[in-house]
Amino acid sequence: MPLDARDQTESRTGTDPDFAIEAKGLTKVYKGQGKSGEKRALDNVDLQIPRGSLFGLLGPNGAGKSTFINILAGLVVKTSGSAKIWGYEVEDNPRMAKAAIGVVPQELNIDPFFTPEEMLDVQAGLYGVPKAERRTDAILETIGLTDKRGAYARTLSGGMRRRLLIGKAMVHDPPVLVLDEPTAGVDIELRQQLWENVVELNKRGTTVLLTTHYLEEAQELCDRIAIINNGQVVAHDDKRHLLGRLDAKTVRVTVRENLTDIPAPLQPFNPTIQSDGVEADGRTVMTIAYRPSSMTAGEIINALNVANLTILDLSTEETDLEDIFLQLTSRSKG
Ligand SMILES: Nc1ncnc2c1ncn2[C@@H]1O[C@H](COP(=O)(O)OP(=O)(O)OP(=O)(O)O)[C@@H](O)[C@H]1O
Repeated sequence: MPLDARDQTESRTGTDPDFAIEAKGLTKVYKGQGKSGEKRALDNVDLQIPRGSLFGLLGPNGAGKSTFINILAGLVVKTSGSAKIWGYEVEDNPRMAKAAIGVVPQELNIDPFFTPEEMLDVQAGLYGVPKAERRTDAILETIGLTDKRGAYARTLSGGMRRRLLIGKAMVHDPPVLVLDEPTAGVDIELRQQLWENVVELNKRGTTVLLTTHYLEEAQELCDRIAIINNGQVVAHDDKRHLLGRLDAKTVRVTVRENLTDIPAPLQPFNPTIQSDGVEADGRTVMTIAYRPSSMTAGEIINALNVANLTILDLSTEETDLEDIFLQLTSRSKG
C-alpha cells in the first residue's frame, strides 16, 4: 500500500490537521565557503498554512523561498526550529511528511524520450503506488494532456511540460501541493491556463502553496499571502486584509480657480492644496486622500461640481499588492 497521509492522519486524530504546513522558529544558516560569510537564509520563520488554502509565498530573489520549500521537500536540512507537513515533523517523520506533499520544481527537467503517460507511471512506481490504484487517466485529464499522453516529452511546449511536472507531483495524491514559481517563463496565455488548473485543484481540496515574485499572480490566485524578505516573514495575512491595510487612495485634481480657502462642499474631504498648488495662471492643484471601502471618487467629483469648480485634470493613485510589497520589503532592509 502506498502511504496516504490523509488516511493515516484520520486514523491518528480523527480529523485532518488545521494546518497543512506549519513552521515555527524555522531557521537555516548556510555555512560560508571560502571567504564568503555564512548566510542566514531563513531567520526564525513562523508560518501557518491552513488546510485547503491557496497560499502565496511572495518575496524578491534571494528572500529564502526556495530554502523554505527545499526544507519541506527534505532537500535542505534546517538549522533549528520546526517544519511540519500535514502534522508530521519533516525530519522526525520523513516518510509520512513526504507522502503528504508533492513539489513541482522550478526547472523544467523532463526526460525528452518519455511520454507523459510513461512519466506518470514511473513516478507512481517511485512512490510505491500499486498499478490498480494509479490515477494516470484522471491526472492526464486534470492537467489537460490526455491527447498528448503518447507524445515524446521533447515535443511538448513549455506550458505542457510545466503541467506535466504538476501531474508528476500528484501521482501519490498528496493533500499538499507546492509549486515553486509555477509560471516563470510561461507566456501569458498559458499562465492563465495554469492558473485555472491550480484553482481547480484547490477547489477539489488540495492545499496549494506557491512561491512567486509575480505580484499579480498572488493577487489573482491566492486567498492567503505571506511576504518574505531577507529570510524573515514581513507580512502574513488573508489577501483581502493585506490589501485592506492600504485602504487608501489619492485623488489629485487640478481646478481652473485660484483657491486660497477650501470651499465648504470640499471641507469634509479635508483636501490638501499642494505647496506649489496655485500656479502662475491661477489654477490650483490639490490632493484628497480617501478610503475606497467607504467612499468613491465620484463623491469627490460631485463635491467639486457643487463648489462650482472647473476640473482641468484629475487622476487617482491606485494601491495594490505591489505597494504593500514595496513598503514592507523596503522597511525590512538592512
Ligand atoms: N547552498 C547554499 N549555500 C549558501 N548560500 C545559499 C545556498 N542556497 C541559497 N543560499 C543563499 O540563501 C539566500 C536565500 O536563497 P533562496 O534560494 O532560498 O532564495 P529565493 O527566495 O528562493 O530566491 P530565488 O527567487 O532567486 O530562487 C540567498 O542569499 C542565497 O544566495
